Amino acid sequence: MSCPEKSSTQPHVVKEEVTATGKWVKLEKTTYVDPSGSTRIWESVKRTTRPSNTNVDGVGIIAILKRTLHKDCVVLVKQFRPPMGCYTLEFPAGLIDDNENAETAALRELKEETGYKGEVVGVTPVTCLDPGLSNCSTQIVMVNINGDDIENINPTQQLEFVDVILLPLDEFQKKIDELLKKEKLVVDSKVYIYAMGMSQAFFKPNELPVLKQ
Ligand SMILES: Nc1nc(=O)[nH]c2c1ncn2[C@H]1C[C@H](O)[C@@H](COP(=O)(O)OP(=O)(O)O)O1
Repeated sequence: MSCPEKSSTQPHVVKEEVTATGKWVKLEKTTYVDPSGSTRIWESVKRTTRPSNTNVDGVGIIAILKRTLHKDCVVLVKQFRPPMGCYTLEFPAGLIDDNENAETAALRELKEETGYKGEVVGVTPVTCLDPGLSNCSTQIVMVNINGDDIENINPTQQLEFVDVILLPLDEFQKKIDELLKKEKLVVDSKVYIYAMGMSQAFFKPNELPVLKQ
């Protein structure tokens, strides 16, 4: 079989022209050179809020609530999202403020949105969210919450219109599916993919022939 010759052009952006700007987002016409060497145009959405010295907009927070005599639970938020026109089920999240890093932003946002005080146990690299549409990016911060801590027994959130939902980690996907059947909700893809990963981790080992016997 013959192998088509690979192009040697390194794709790159030539220029970015802002065609519309709002308070929070802007629309840009991005001129770029594709891998075949052709110059093309792409319509891109960007946030106006990104500080100039960074390549990340916000954080998503995978927070696990750990309490004595309870199953570990994932902390989710349910809120009305205007671009979707409906309620969504998401990890707590938010924009990183000036002079914050991902860890401090995550603990602040978690406290604001859910009332819980957490402890950071891991941070992802910068990850993209919808790269065919936007340069919008996030770092996912893993947080443990000590639910036995006095500060976390009756958490008080600061956001009126955000519902906190706790779902057990060992039945995460099943519980989300039940919620989606019961309510008109759209689940964030990061949440559902995490749930599928958890199902694989919890149930796949039991499907191995050697453990089935
Ligand atoms: N795209 C947006 N349009 C708006 O009209 N307002 C927006 C946009 N993105 C953020 N915001 C506002 C809403 C909040 O008042 C602040 C902070 O949002 P934050 O809590 O950090 O992030 P989300 O949880 O994702 O809303 O910005």
